[in-house]
Amino acid sequence: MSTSLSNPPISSNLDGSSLLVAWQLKGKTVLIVGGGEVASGRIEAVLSADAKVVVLAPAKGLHPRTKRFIELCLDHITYYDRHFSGPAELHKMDMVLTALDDPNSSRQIVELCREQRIPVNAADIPDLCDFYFGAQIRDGPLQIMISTNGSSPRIAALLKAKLSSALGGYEGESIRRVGELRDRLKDRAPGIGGAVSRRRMKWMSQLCNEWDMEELTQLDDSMIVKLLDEGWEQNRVPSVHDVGGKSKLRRGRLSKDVFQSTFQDFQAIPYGGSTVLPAALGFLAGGVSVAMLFMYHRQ
Ligand SMILES: C[C@@]1(CC(=O)O)C2=NC(=C\c3[nH]c(c(CCC(=O)O)c3CC(=O)O)Cc3[nH]c(c(CC(=O)O)c3CCC(=O)O)/C=C3\N/C(=C\2)[C@@H](CCC(=O)O)[C@]3(C)CC(=O)O)/[C@H]1CCC(=O)O
Ligand SMILES: NC(=O)c1ccc[n+]([C@@H]2O[C@H](COP(=O)([O-])OP(=O)(O)OC[C@H]3O[C@@H](n4cnc5c(N)ncnc54)[C@H](O)[C@@H]3O)[C@@H](O)[C@H]2O)c1
Repeated sequence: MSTSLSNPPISSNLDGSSLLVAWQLKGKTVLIVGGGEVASGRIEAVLSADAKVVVLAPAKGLHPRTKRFIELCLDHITYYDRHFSGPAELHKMDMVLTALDDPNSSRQIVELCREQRIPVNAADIPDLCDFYFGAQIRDGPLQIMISTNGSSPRIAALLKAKLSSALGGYEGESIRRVGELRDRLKDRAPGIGGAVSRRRMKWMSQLCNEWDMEELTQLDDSMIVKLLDEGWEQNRVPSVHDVGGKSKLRRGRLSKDVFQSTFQDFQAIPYGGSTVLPAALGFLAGGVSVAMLFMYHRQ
C-alpha cells in the first residue's frame, strides 16, 4: 500500500473502544472503598503507581491480602475501619475505586464522585465507570495492559498468561538501561524540539533497532559513556561489541531494508560539524554490515 504525506493512513477503527494511557499517580491520593479480594488487587495496582492510598472498609470484611497490605505498607496506606459515610470522604481525593458487595452504595459513591468530577471506577457496575482496569503484566518500567473493554475479563487474564510466556524476562531491564542512556544523552545534548531533538530520536531509534534487546541489558555506566563518546559524538551507532559488550547475533534479527532505511534517515540529519566524513564512513560500515548479515543469512 502506498502512502503519502497529503494522504496519511488513519485507523478505520475509530469508535467503540477506550483511551489507553499510563496514568501518573505519584503524589496523588486514591480512595479505595471496600476491602475484599477485588479491593486487594486495586491496592496493589495503585501502590505500584506510587500513589497514597486511603482504604475504607469494615475490618471484619477484609480479605487476607488487603490485611497484609494495610499491615506492611503503613507509610503508603491510611486505613479506616468503617463504612463509607458520605461526601466528606471524598475530600482531596484524586481518584476513587469502589469494590463493594453492595451495588446501591457503589452507585451512590459514583454519583458523589461525578458531582465533584473525581474519576471513579466501580468494580461491579461497568456502565458507571470512568475507566476500567485490565489484566497487567509488569516488569519494572515495562507495563502491558490487556483490555477487552468490559467484554470478557477472563479472556484478558488468559491472554496475560499467554503473552507473559512469550516474553524473555529481560525486557524490563533492557528498557531500564535504555532509559538511563536516554537521560544521559539528554544531559549531553540538551534541548526540546528542533534539530537536536530530531537527531536524538533518530540515534536512539537506530540503536534500539540494531542492538538485540537482550544486548541492551549490558548497558552499564562505562558502555554508556563509550556509546556517547564513540557513537553519538561521531554520528554513528557502534555495535555492542565495539563498546566492550558481548554480541548476540540472531538469525533474522534485522532485515537489510530496515537497516538501510534507518541508516539513511540518520545520515540525513545535520549536526554541528561536517557530515561528509561520518557519512562516508557510515556508508562503508553500513555496506560491510549488510554484507555480513547477507553472508550470515546464507550460511
Ligand atoms: C482484567 C481484570 C483486572 C482487574 O480487575 O484488576 C478485570 N477483571 C478481572 C477478572 C475477572 N472479573 C470477573 C471475572 C469472572 C469471569 C467473568 O465474569 O467474565 C474475572 C476472571 C478472573 O477472576 O479470572 C467478574 C467481573 N468483572 C467485572 C464484573 C462486573 C460486570 O461485568 O458487570 C464482573 C462480575 C460479572 C458478573 O457478576 O457476572 C467488570 C470488570 N472487570 C474488569 C477487569 C473490567 C473490564 C476488563 C476487560 O474487559 O478487559 C471491568 C468492566 C471493570 C473493572 O474492574 O475495572 C481482572 C483479571 C486480572 C488478571 O487476572 O490479571
Ligand atoms: N472487576 C472485577 O474484576 C471483579 C471481579 C470479581 C468480582 N467483581 C465485583 O466486585 C465486587 C467486590 O468483589 P469482592 O470479591 O472483593 O467482594 P467482597 O464481598 O469480598 O468484598 C466486599 C467488601 O466491601 C466492603 N463493603 C461493603 N459495603 C461497604 C461500604 N458501604 N463501605 C465500605 N466498605 C464496604 C465489605 O466489608 C468487603 O470488605 C463485587 O460486587 C463483585 O461482583 C468485580
